[in-house]
Amino acid sequence: MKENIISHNYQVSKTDRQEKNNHTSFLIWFTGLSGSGKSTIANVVEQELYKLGVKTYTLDGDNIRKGINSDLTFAPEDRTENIRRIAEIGNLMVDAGLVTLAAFVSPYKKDRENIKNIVKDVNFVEVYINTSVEECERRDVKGLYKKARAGEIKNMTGISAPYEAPENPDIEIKTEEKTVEEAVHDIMNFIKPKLKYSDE
Ligand SMILES: Nc1ncnc2c1ncn2[C@@H]1O[C@H](COP(=O)(O)OS(=O)(=O)O)[C@@H](OP(=O)(O)O)[C@H]1O
Ligand SMILES: Nc1ncnc2c1ncn2[C@@H]1O[C@H](COP(=O)(O)OP(=O)(O)O)[C@@H](O)[C@H]1O
Repeated sequence: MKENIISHNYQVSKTDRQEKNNHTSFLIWFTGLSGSGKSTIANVVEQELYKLGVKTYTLDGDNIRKGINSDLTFAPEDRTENIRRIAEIGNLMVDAGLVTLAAFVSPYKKDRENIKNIVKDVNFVEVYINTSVEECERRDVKGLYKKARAGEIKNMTGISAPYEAPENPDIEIKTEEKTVEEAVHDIMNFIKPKLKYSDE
């Protein structure tokens, strides 16, 4: 029962960890269609952060949907639970002092709003990887669009399930107009000032 869970007061705080790392910690959330470029861009952003000496970790389908969330499908209520658990994990990682990257389709606005409630607005950077479904289908990196068109996959985002685009993302990247390098440059420009730790 939740009311019987009483918090212990740990002496090493998030602030202590940030001070030791000499950078702040926050969650960079990439949302967009399958094949839009979330993983490709997140991967290079993480490399750039690594070069700066920033402690990072990336959450994506490989380490989440194959592991802790392997019980979840792509039905709307399971996607909601998928995103909720990832936000909770992201919150722990931010508390641990890491700049955490998360790359998930996360198609529902209310689920993305809930991430902000879990990690708090100030710790959350929303990056909308805006690629048209036509382009994602043309890329069809994993052959999923072909399967969805053939009726072999139900609930395919962009084809038979909705994608609710963010209205006010912190950063929007149109990958049909920008290279990966340009996208990473824009994202780094936004997050670099946020990394500065100050104990004032
Ligand atoms: N029905 C359906 N719709 C969308 N995506 C599908 C589907 N079935 C499997 N996949 C593959 O699973 C990846 C999306 O998982 P996510 O956890 O990011 O989805 S969600 O946020 O819960 O909507 C997604 O990975 P990415 O291509 O990296 O986005 C797909 O490869
Ligand atoms: N400007 C771009 N930004 C990101 N990816 C791009 C771009 N142009 C082409 N691509 C290609 O699109 C594909 C995106 O796949 P991926 O990163 O796996 O998408 P997601 O993680 O959103 O499913 C990759 O093959 C990548 O090389």
